[in-house]
Amino acid sequence: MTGSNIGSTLVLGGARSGKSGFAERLAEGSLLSMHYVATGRAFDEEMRDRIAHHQAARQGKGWTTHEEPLDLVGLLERIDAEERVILVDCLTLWVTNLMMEGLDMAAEFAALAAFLPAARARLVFVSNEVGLGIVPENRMAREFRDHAGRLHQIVAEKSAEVYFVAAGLPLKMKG
Ligand SMILES: Nc1nc2c(ncn2[C@@H]2O[C@H](COP(=O)(O)OP(=O)(O)OP(=O)(O)O)[C@@H](O)[C@H]2O)c(=O)[nH]1
Repeated sequence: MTGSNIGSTLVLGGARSGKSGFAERLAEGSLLSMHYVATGRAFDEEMRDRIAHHQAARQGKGWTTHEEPLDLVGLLERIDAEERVILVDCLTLWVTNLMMEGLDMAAEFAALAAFLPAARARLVFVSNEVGLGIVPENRMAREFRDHAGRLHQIVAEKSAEVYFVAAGLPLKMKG
């Protein structure tokens, strides 16, 4: 087995599955200093409202928020520290942002894979499981689904725990 950071957790689930809330509770239960990394970008009013709602829900609980749509690995390297839990919400939005900018997906995924075993913080990654439906007609959607699936395999392999959340219920798949 390759290096596996004992502190990493991957939380997969569909839209509104309760995956973010579950991941936040995992982080809050760790009693470590909590850092929230948002990869999402507010490109319309509805998304701004969602983000404001999430920010309000974290208010007063001791979270430090970082917003980084592209250089996720660079940010993780900068904020990595032993006494921290870092929640990344979410990997699929990161994949979307990388694709939109035409960046090298394989290189970005390799950089994340290289970072994980050496990380000192406890890491919790949230991501959308987007591969369960029918094959999308649109080529870009198919590429997105494939990139997300590849990234999930990489992160799951390097993580100590993996959960799948549906209807608010976590199913432990690894660890
Ligand atoms: N930019 C930014 N985005 C945030 C912040 N807080 C949360 N988000 C984004 O909000 C997204 C999650 O929002 P939702 O669409 O409501 O969640 P969901 O994934 O459909 O639902 P669940 O499965 O229940 O988590 C995450 O992917 C984050 O990137 C923040 O402070 N700043």
